[in-house]
Amino acid sequence: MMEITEKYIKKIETPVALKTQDLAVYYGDKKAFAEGTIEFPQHQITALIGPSGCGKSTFLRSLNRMNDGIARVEGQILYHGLDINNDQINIYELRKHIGMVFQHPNPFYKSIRENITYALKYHGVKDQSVLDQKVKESLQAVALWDEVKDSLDKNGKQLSGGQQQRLCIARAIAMEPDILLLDEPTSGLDPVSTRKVEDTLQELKQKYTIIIVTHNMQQASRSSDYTVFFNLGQIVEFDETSQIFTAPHVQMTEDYVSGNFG
Ligand SMILES: Nc1ncnc2c1ncn2[C@@H]1O[C@H](COP(=O)(O)OP(=O)(O)OP(=O)(O)O)[C@@H](O)[C@H]1O
Repeated sequence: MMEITEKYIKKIETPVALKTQDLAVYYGDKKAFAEGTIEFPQHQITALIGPSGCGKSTFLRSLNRMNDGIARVEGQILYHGLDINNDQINIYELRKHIGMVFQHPNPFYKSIRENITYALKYHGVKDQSVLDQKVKESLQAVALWDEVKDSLDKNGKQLSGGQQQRLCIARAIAMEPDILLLDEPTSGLDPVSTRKVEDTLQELKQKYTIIIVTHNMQQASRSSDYTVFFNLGQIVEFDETSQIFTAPHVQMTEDYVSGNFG
């Protein structure tokens, strides 16, 4: 792996929701991500950007142990001071705190209502009025309630792509995670649905810390507070989004965000 010599990692002043310390990820012998030390600010949206194959998804998936059994993850992932990259951690519990939404909407082949209640029931919530309230709150939080409130028994797969993705976000937040990880959540959506998901994220950051992988530079610049630029499996720069897109410290970042890369 080529060493990148010029890097800039801003030290943040705000409370930290999650920190990685010397995180490295290997697929077999191949190092896909190296020595990432970074602090994610609480109740902010952080965008992960960089060229294809630079390790964004690998890094993101490590944060809630989605790489278990696929890759070897070294280093620490500190969540409230606890290293969650550790065999003793119950990953099902962990994922209640750090939820994930994937690139392609993947609602369960179940009703809209059951998409929201499935994990809650699994974790022991039985009271129907509590479940009903959760369905309503979660769908309201992603601005989907008004569109589906009269068809909660319809199969989630019958919704439009944009609605399905908002249902998946609602499903993730029904568990009230602290942190929401999103891997290119709008890449398959039209501009109107994309905007709705982005608006949803702006609302959600009041309560959640959001980390989002995106290829869409406009999306990163208009919806995130902080941006991490990755290249060649390393973190090159981390700063406030406004800084990254107007006056980054590292030339490689400047070249990438201005489209003069490669
Ligand atoms: N399951 C896997 N097994 C082996 N190698 C993998 C696996 N997943 C990813 N890689 C490799 O790790 C490197 C980083 O991939 P990753 O998907 O994290 O990049 P990315 O920045 O998210 O790319 P993209 O923007 O195209 O989604 C690439 O070289 C990729 O081929």
